Formats: sequence, structure tokens, C-alpha cells
Amino acid sequence: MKQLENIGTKQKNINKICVIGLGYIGLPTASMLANHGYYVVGVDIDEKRVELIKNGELIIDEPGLMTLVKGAINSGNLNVKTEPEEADAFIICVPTPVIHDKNNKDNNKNNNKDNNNETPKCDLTYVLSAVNGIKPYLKDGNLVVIESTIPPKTTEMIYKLIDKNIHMAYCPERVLPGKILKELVENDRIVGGIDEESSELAKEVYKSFVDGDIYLTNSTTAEMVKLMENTFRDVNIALANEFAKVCTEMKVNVWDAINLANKHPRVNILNPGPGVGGHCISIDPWFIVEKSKNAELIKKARELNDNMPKYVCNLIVKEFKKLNINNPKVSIFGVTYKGNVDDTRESPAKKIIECLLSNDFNVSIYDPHAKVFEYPLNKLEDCIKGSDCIIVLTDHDEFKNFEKEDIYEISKLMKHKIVIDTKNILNHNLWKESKFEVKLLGDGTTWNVK
Ligand SMILES: NC(=O)C1=CN([C@@H]2O[C@H](COP(=O)(O)OP(=O)(O)OC[C@H]3O[C@@H](n4cnc5c(N)ncnc54)[C@H](O)[C@@H]3O)[C@@H](O)[C@H]2O)C=CC1
Ligand SMILES: CC(=O)N[C@@H]1[C@@H](OP(=O)(O)OP(=O)(O)OC[C@H]2O[C@@H](n3ccc(=O)[nH]c3=O)[C@H](O)[C@@H]2O)O[C@H](C(=O)O)[C@@H](O)[C@@H]1O
Repeated sequence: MKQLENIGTKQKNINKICVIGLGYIGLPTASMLANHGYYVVGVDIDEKRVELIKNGELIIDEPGLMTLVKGAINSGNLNVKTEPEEADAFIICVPTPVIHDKNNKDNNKNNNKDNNNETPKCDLTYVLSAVNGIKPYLKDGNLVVIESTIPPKTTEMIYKLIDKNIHMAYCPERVLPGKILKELVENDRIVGGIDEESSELAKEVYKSFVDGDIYLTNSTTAEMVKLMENTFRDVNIALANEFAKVCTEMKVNVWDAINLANKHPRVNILNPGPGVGGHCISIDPWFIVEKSKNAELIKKARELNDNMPKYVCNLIVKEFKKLNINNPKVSIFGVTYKGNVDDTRESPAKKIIECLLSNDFNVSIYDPHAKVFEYPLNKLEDCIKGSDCIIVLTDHDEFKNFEKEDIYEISKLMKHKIVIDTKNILNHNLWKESKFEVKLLGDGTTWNVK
């Protein structure tokens, strides 16, 4: 790995960039490039999305994004449409979800005895269709960059597939939803070229707006780096979740225990919770598992985190049996995959709701950020009216900031005053003052069940 010298004196090779996919990653990236002097064509197959962006309407709840997009469009440097066109560079930012492919030959080939052939794998359909979409417009010397998260060796595979005299690089995106604009500029970047010239060309593009360092490597290393970062976080959270289960058995408060363990100078355990969601951490580690027969810990951690919603649901079901409340009505607070975002993809809340419904619970939902969800979203009052219990599944600021008066008003509408906090974000003393029984995930002392 080497960090190249500043190549600012070099002649600018790229003036026009086509960004394919205008979602959480593509739209900020296209706008950022447009605001830094490139002429950018933003492309999305979703006509409605393209129209909304053109009209300056908010499609993603991300701080500062709309100002950036409007600035880019008003400058004349960003044009959005549904079809690609000729450009000097193309940046692919389309989704890479997982599919559960029973006939995955790679899995069967790599089969270790636990790696059954239903192990999720990366669905490259969107990436391949984006590549096919730009192929007719590619000219000799063009640069193609993939930002979508992909399994190792995919960039090489696509380079061969394109089979043209082009430059190509994999440049993983590392921004944190909720802080996308800040991290887009400040984070260090990894640029993995198919060859050195490709890396340098891609670096030229990112250097226009990135304040962090830009490290050059090859494409397969860059693919591994991206997956290793998210896997590191997934495994750490799995450990925290396992500690939560153990501490529940031991009648210990895991949050206190983790807090104290983290006082060690070389320990940094993350937080347990109802599960790991989102389009990234909950799926990217599978892209390693699908390609390697040695990814045992990674697979185990993924499974552990994927089973947390079921663990939480079972805990709640058992608790209600013990409390002798039949067909309880529960109010779910928060269904996005994490706090203060609107994204519900792979949200643990969905699995918990499904499980509660299958156990004859009545479920109502309140989420001040979510706009789209598989189940109906209610206003706060409608959600809690006649409810036996509030279950907090997402760490939105709105829940953290409930004041004494808010909690008192909530308590008046409830049938039973029970609140289950799976994120440890509520001010428990305030809730207790309003006569709520507070149960905390990972705190064995607050549960009636064994
Ligand atoms: N959301 C995040 O925080 C991060 C995402 N990533 C990766 O970036 C990639 C994109 O993720 P998001 O932006 O979250 O997805 P997204 O779903 O928000 O946006 C993707 C967009 O691509 C469009 N699209 C799909 N196929 C297309 C095609 N053939 N041509 C043109 N447009 C097409 C979709 O209509 C959609 O608007 C994924 O691989 C993800 O893993 C990486 C780091 C962070
Ligand atoms: C290594 C890393 O920090 N990766 C980031 C991650 O963003 P993402 O929003 O998915 O990560 P997150 O905030 O850890 O949330 C993921 C999930 O994990 C849960 N979570 C998170 C932290 C924690 O201590 N406990 C926990 O249970 C969250 O509630 C959520 O359901 O994945 C992004 C991505 O790759 O898309 C990446 O760009 C981001 O930088």
C-alpha cells in the first residue's frame, strides 16, 4: 500500500462524470463532484426519484443533503436523468443486497461442513445491469469506478466482462448514514485500481473533494478492506450481544459491565441491541463467507446477530406469559435500522414484529423518522392508546429526549405501564417516576423470566 504524492500539478484528465444510482451514496457523491467543478450526469432507473431530485425534493433524510443537491443543480453542473451518456468517468453506486441462493455453485464448491448451500450471497444483478447500461457509451481511456460494496475479485471479473480499453477501479464508500456529508469529505479513502494508472486516475477524481488521505492499492485488496471494516463491527456487536445473553442468565447488567470493561485501555466492546440492520453491516460479511471456506467466525457472528430479533421476541413472549396478560397490545417505538435515519432496510424491528404477531400479540408502531415500512405507521397517541407495553427498538433522539411531562401523558393512555428498552437510551428514572416497570435488554435483574 502506498500513499502517492500530491498530483495536483498534473493536467486534469477527467471533466465529465456519469454517476449511476442516485441513492444514499450516489446522490451525495454526484452532488459533491458537481459542487467541485465536474460536470456530472446523475443516472437512476427510478423515474420518480429522478423527477423528485430535479424538483429539489427530499428523497433521503440525511442532514445537509438537500442543500448540497440544490446547490449542485442550480450551478448547472448536475443534470439528472434515467439514461447514461458519454462521459470521461463512470461511478457505479447501485445496491448490492443479498440473495438466498439454494443453487449457489460457489458455496457448494467451497463447502465446509457448516456452510450449507443457503448461505446468503451478494446479488450482483444491479451492478451488472448498471455495467451493461454504460457499456454502449464507453470509449477508450474512460475510467469506470465501482463504489457499491462487492465480494472480492468482482472488479476483476467486471473488467474482463467489459472487455474494452478502459481504466477501472474499486473505491469503497465508508460514510456513516446520519453523517454522510461530513464523512464524505473527511474520511480517508481506499482506491483499488485494476492497474496503477487506473488508481491514479480515480485518485484524481476523489482528490477534488476528499480532505482525508487517499491510499492506493489493487482492486481485490480494496474489496477485502471494505468488507473487513464492516465485518469487524459486526463481530464486535455479536460479542456484545452474546455478553447480553450471558449477563441476563447471570442477573448482571451488561451495559454496566461493558462500560467497566471498556475502562481497560485496550478494550472497546460495542453495544448490544435487538439485532444488526441496514444495507451494509448486516449483509456485507456474507460476501466474505460466500467466497471463503475459512470464514467461520464471521459466519457465526452474522448468525448470532441475525438471531437477536428472535431472542428479544422470545424474551418478551415469555415475560408476558409470566405476567398473565393474554393477547397483549404492544407499542413498537422505532422501526428504522438505527437511530435518526429513515432507512428501514434489514431492520431488526421487522423480524421482531413478525414474531410477536405470530405469537398473537397486537402490534402498533410509532416512528418519527420512517416513511416507508411493511406495517402501518401510527401517530404517537394512536400507537400507545390502550397499550400494555412500549418496546423501544431504535435509538432515535426523540425517545432519548422524552421529558417527565411527555412520559406522564404517555402513561395516562396506557393500559399497563411496562416499557422494554432494547437500546438503553431511555431515562429510566423518569419512566419509573411515572410508575412504569422498566425492563432493559441485557439486564437480567429486570426480567421475571429465567
Ligand atoms: N447506504 C450506505 O450508507 C452505504 C452504502 N454502501 C454501498 O453503496 C451501494 C449503494 O447503496 P445505497 O446508496 O444505500 O443504495 P440505494 O438503494 O439508496 O440507492 C441505489 C440507487 O440505484 C438505483 N439503481 C439500481 N439499479 C440501477 C441501474 N441499473 N442504473 C441506474 N440506477 C440504478 C436505484 O433506483 C437506487 O435509487 C451498495 O452497494 C451499498 O452496500 C457503501 C457504504 C455506505
Ligand atoms: C465500519 C463502519 O463503521 N461501517 C459503517 C456502517 O454504517 P451503518 O449505519 O450500517 O453502521 P452502524 O451505525 O454500526 O449500524 C449498523 C447496525 O448495527 C447496530 N449497532 C451498531 C452499533 C452498536 O454498538 N450496536 C449495534 O447493535 C445498529 O443499531 C444498526 O442496526 O456501514 C456503512 C456501509 O458500509 O454502508 C459504512 O460506510 C459505515 O462507515
